[in-house]
Amino acid sequence: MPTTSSAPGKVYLFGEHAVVYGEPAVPCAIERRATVRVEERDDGRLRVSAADLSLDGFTVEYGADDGVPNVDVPTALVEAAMGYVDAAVASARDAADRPDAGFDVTIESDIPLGAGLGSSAAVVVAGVDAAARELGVELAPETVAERAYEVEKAVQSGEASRADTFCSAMGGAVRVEGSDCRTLDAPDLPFVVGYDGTSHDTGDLVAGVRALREQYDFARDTVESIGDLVRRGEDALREGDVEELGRLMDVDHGLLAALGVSARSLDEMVWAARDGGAAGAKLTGAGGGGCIVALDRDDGAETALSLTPACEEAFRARLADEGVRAE
Ligand SMILES: Nc1ncnc2c1ncn2[C@@H]1O[C@H](COP(=O)(O)OP(=O)(O)OP(=O)(O)O)[C@@H](O)[C@H]1O
Ligand SMILES: C[C@@](O)(CCO)CC(=O)[O-]
Ligand SMILES: [Mg+2]
Repeated sequence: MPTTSSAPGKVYLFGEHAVVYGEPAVPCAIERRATVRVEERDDGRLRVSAADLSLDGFTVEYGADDGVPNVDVPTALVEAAMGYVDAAVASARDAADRPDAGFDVTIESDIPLGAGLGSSAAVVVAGVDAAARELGVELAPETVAERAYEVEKAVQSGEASRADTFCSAMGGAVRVEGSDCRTLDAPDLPFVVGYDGTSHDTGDLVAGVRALREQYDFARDTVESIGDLVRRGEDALREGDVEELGRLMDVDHGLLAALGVSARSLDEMVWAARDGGAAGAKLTGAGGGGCIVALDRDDGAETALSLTPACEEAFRARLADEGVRAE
């Protein structure tokens, strides 16, 4: 019998990148989910079928004996796409003490890939949960979050925060500062997302910020300033002060741009959203291309984004109360 789990993507109200260096961040889960179906197979092989919005659906099959993917798409693309899934499956085997378990894995996701909405975290969280349950082990969402964090850290060359994975596992708005992870009471904020249709590699962007931080004191200061801004933002969130949240999002976008992780398309979408009346707008996630998030109370920003050439798709994103769940 196959086992299926799903987990949500996220937008960052604020704090991405700085959270990697121990500053606080507040990501919010959104109602776009990745669904992973897992069925144990008795030959020890791993077969992955991934249907995705920006990669054509593909299937990869390989076993411990050869390790060679058998597919028709370029190897680099497959390797990039498979890293997170492979490591998620390995984590579930470890949780169940079944190092040789083989699986058929099928992934369906309505989270654009590599676009700042946490597709990697959602796939890993749902994958660890489903594969562990398929092997008879129920993991608490906090445990799934911690295992998924270890996976993201390994795949992103040793650099990741717990923010994306904790948010995806727990749902709702969360606050992450180092290993201190909490869920927050938050109103359903009027998020609108603008997506430029491109993708990024989170590991590369994180490495770029690290290099800048090592070279320039101003980059260290910028990371600390993002932390200060997040602490101010927490007060505004508690008070439901959308105007103040928006102002702080605008500043956060400027600080992220100073760290080199914005892009022309992201800046254009941010300005379109502001011109359309958003309370504030910023890139979300790793940056470099992908998505922006704005606070839009009256649909003006969504309309402005949909009329902006840099924006391929604009959509509302409701807060997802539920994190990882069995389907
Ligand atoms: N539907 C999917 N099927 C298979 N793998 C996926 C899928 N969605 C995401 N992934 C994995 O996640 C990777 C993208 O992760 P990455 O961290 O670069 O971007 P993101 O998580 O979407 O954005 P961010 O980390 O900025 O929020 C893909 O290369 C792939 O390995
Ligand atoms: C850029 C980053 O802060 C968020 C990516 O969604 C990386 C991380 O926290 O692991
Ligand atoms: Mg990611």
